[in-house]
Amino acid sequence: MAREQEVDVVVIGMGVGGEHAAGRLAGAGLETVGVEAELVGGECPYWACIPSKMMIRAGNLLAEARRIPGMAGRAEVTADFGPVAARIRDEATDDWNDQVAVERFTGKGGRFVRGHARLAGPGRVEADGQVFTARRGVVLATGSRPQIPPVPGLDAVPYWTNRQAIAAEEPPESLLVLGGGAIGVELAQAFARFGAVVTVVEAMDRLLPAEEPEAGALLADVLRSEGITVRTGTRATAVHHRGATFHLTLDGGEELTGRQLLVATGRHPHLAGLGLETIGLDPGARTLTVDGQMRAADGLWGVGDVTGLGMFTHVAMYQAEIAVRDVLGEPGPDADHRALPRVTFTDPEVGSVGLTEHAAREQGLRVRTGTARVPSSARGWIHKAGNDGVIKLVEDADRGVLIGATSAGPAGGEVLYGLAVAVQAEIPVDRLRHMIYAYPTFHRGVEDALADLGHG
Ligand SMILES: Cc1cc2nc3c(=O)[nH]c(=O)nc-3n(C[C@H](O)[C@H](O)[C@H](O)COP(=O)(O)OP(=O)(O)OC[C@H]3O[C@@H](n4cnc5c(N)ncnc54)[C@H](O)[C@@H]3O)c2cc1C
Ligand SMILES: NC(=O)c1ccc[n+]([C@@H]2O[C@H](COP(=O)([O-])OP(=O)(O)OC[C@H]3O[C@@H](n4cnc5c(N)ncnc54)[C@H](O)[C@@H]3O)[C@@H](O)[C@H]2O)c1
Repeated sequence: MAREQEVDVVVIGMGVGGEHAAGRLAGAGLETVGVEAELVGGECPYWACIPSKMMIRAGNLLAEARRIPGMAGRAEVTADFGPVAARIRDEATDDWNDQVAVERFTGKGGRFVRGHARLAGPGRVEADGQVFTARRGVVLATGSRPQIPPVPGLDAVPYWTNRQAIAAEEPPESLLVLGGGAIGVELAQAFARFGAVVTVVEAMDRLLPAEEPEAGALLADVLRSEGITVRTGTRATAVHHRGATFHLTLDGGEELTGRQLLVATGRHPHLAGLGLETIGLDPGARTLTVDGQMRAADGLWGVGDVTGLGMFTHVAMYQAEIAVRDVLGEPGPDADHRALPRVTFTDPEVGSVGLTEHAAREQGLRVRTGTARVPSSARGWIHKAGNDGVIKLVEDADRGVLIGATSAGPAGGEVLYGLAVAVQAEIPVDRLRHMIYAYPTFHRGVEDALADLGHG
């Protein structure tokens, strides 16, 4: 029987949210144990945000160079994935080694345990053959896992998830992408720009189905113009792997082939095998339900992807900060996810905040929308090649405030910032209309979209 060790806090899962919470708590002088089964830092630095954005940055450079003809002379572009793969190994992931991150945590006074942790009753955690009792409580930050759809044959073929895609040393000759959400479209475009022949298969009727239809339609047009095949409103009914080629059968009977298959059909909170039942919670729950202070139960806080409130690094860090404050007994506002910003880093970037028009109408709100096309703005027209984009605003007509916005276009994720402030602070639309917007910026399109507001 392992000796029980008393500490202040145990953090289970040292990904984005857990590492932030554990580091802050240790730094505040609490006796903090951080347990991580894989790599401290989690998905974001090793297999997700950071390396994927390195691929995208490189792909965007190629795309810009290819836009030179007709705008600035001639350019001969030869794509080479080598520097991207090297950068992912050397700069992003340290060859998937987390020593620096572990030392960052222990340097703050934290105690690190490598292993799989499990709850063993209120405030009790088993990990690596040790048992900890946490005086203040436990922070659960175990992230998410890929959601693999039940397509016949899929479990028997060597498909990629984001992990194998990020670790690729060269682009595949051809790539089938199942799922046209954030992961699917970002990686589809990045690999295609390095020469892969890419097909995206999305079950819903458009790409990025959780976002405004205008954004999905725009993105489909751009991806198609770059040579990517986009198939929406169709499902895979079978998968085979023969002679190093994947064969994907679609519901209409058509068969697609590719040298690699990326499954990017969503992620689910990782709650299995955590011993939630030992503290009276449902072990089969899809998400960890939390209150405004990120409390899931007495002495248990949940942060990050496990909460299902937005699977983004900025959400994990935002929630971790609230949980830390609460663990430390410091008062502070409840979590507020109304103005949650999201950016899909395709080219054009698709930024969005708050509710889509559809989601707002579903809530029974009286909605007005306004849109402006980026190419019609002065800056979009000047920009010319690569100027695809749209700004769309969603107004709660009864309150006269924006409750959602989309900004797709060059720097769409940056243009989003002002819109996120407007949604978060509920700045009256009337005041937004009377602001000065610098000329000729991309964000000046917001003024055009405000002028267009009024479709009931
Ligand atoms: C390809 C891709 C690209 C992305 N790009 C972006 C982006 O550009 N911007 C953005 O904001 N978000 C992006 N995301 C989402 C982002 O990566 C996640 O939202 C973020 O990593 C969530 O942080 P987390 O701490 O909740 O979980 P994770 O980062 O998943 O960390 C959870 C950790 O818990 C550990 N763990 C699990 N169970 C146990 C256990 N029982 N014991 C011990 N340890 C355990 C895991 O090993 C893991 O390290 C992307 C995701 C993917 C897949
Ligand atoms: N830039 C970013 O911030 C960024 C980038 C990548 C991922 N992420 C995060 O990671 C999460 C997971 O990404 P994701 O792209 O896997 O999920 P997602 O939920 O964004 O998209 C999954 C897509 O797959 C489709 N789909 C589901 N089952 C299917 C099937 N059988 N056949 C065809 N299509 C199917 C869905 O309709 C959906 O459009 C995102 O929701 C996001 O929170 C963020």
